Amino acid sequence: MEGLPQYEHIEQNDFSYRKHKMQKEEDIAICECNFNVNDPDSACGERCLNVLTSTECTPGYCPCGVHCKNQRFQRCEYAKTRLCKTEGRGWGLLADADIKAGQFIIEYCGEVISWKEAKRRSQAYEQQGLRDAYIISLNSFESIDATRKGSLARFINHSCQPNCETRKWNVLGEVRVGIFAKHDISIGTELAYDYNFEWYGGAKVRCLCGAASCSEFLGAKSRGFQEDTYLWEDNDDRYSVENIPLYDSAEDEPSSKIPKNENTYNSEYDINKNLDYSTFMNFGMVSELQLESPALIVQPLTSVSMEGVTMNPVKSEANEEMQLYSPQSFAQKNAMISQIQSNSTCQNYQVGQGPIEKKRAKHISRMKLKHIMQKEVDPKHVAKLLALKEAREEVLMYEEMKNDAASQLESLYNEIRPAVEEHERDNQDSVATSVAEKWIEVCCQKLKAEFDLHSCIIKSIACTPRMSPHQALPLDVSGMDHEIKYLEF
Ligand SMILES: C[S@@+](CC[C@H](N)C(=O)[O-])C[C@H]1O[C@@H](n2cnc3c(N)ncnc32)[C@H](O)[C@@H]1O
Repeated sequence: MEGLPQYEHIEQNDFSYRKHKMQKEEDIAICECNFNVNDPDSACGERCLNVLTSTECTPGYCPCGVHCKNQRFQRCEYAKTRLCKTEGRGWGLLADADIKAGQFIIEYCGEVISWKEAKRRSQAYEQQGLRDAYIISLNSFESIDATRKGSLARFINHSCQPNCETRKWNVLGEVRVGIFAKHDISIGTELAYDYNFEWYGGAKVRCLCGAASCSEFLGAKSRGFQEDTYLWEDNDDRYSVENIPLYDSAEDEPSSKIPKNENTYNSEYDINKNLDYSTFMNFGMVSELQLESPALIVQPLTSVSMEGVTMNPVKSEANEEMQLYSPQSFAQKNAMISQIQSNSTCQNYQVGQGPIEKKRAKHISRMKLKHIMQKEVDPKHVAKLLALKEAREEVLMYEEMKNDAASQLESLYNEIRPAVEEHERDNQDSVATSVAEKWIEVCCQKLKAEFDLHSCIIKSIACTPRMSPHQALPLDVSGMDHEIKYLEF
C-alpha cells in the first residue's frame, strides 16, 4: 500500500537469533477429546484439556486428527482484517468481517530476540529516528521484534479501552502471542489492545485513542513514566506537551468503568489490568546527550564558601528552582556533594557553559536529579580531601566493604550462571526459588554496602574539615580525577 513503511511480512516467528525449540515427545500434551460428527465442539473445542491450558494440540498426536480445532496458530486461522490509515496514529488494522468475542484474530509475529538484544535494538531504533515501537515482551528473557519482520498484527494500535487483548499460547513447545477479541467486533471497526506499555525513558507519546478514560500518554501508568517529567520537544503534536498529567490509580476502580456500548472501538470498557506482558518500549535510559545540562539543578546560585571550599556559581533558572525548594545551607552542601559525585558529566560544571534552553530548564526533572545523583564517586579521591585520618580511614573501609560485596555478587553469578542458562533454554520464566533467594540476598548486601559507603562519604564531607592547600595529598588532576579539580581551595 502507498506510503506503507518497508518491512518483511512473515506469518511465523523468525528464529535467526536462536534455534526453534524441538518439542520432546514426553512433553507433548495429549487431550482426551473424541471427534463426534454431530457435536462440532467435540474436536478440541472449549472443553478440550489443551484448550483449557492454552496449549495447542500437536499434529499426529491429537485423538481428533484432522478434525482438531485447536491448532489455530499453526494453521494461521486468522480473522479477516485490512490495513487503514488513522488520524495521528499512523497505520492501523480494521476488522474486515464481523468478529466474535474470544475469537483468535492474528498472531503477533516477529523476530524472537533476547531481552538484552531488544534493549539494544530499541535504543538503536530511537537513534535512527524510528518512533513507532514494535517490540513486545515474550517472557522474562525474550521479546518479539516486529520492526523489520512481522505479521499484520504489528499495525494494531493501542487503546485505553480496547476491543482486543493479547494472550500467550504454548505451540509445539514455544510460547506465541495472539491477539484475541475481547468482545464482538463489527466489520470496519479498528482493532486495538492495551499495550500495557512500560515506559523506560526517552520520548513520551501522547495517546490518541480517544477513549473516555484515556491515560493521555502511552505508558502513563508505568512507574518510569510517573517518576519522570522529561519532555520531547519538536514540532510533532504527539511529542510536544506542556503538562504531563499524573495518573491516579483510583481511576481504575471497577465502579468507574461501566460498559456502555460494547461494539465500538471507543466504548467504555474495563481496562484489562491482568495482561501479563507489556509492550516493550525502551527508548533507552536518559543518556548523557539528553541531559544537556545535568549539573544545573544542583549548582548554587551564588558563590559559596564552605569550610575552605569555594565553588564558582553558574546562574540558571534551574538554580532558582532548587533554591525555592531547599533551605540554602542544604542546597549549598548538596551542591558540593553533587559536584564531587559527578564524574563523567563533570565538564558541565565549568563556568561559562552555553545557555540552556528556557523551555528545557523549566522541565528539568526529578528523574534527571536521580540520574545525576547516581554518578559514580571515587572514594579514594574523597578520602584525599579529608583532613582527619579517622575520616579518611572510614571512607576507605566502607569502600573495601562495597568492593567485597560486589565481588561476592560476581562470583555468585558465575556459580549460578549454568542454572540461569538452563532455565532459559527450558523456557521457564523464573529460576529455582533457592537460586533466586540467594541472588536477592547478595544483591541486597551489595546495595547496603553501597549505601553505607555513600552515607559515610556524605557525612565526612559535611562534617570533616578539608585539607588546606599545603597539606593536600598529591592529586592527579588528569583523566579520572577531574571530578575534584573544580574544587578550589
Ligand atoms: C505497534 S505500532 C502500531 C502501528 C503503527 N501505527 C504504524 O503505523 O506502524 C505502535 C506505534 O503506533 C503508535 N500508536 C499506537 N497506538 C497509539 C495511540 N493510541 N496513540 C498514539 N500513537 C499510537 C505509536 O507511535 C506506537 O509506538
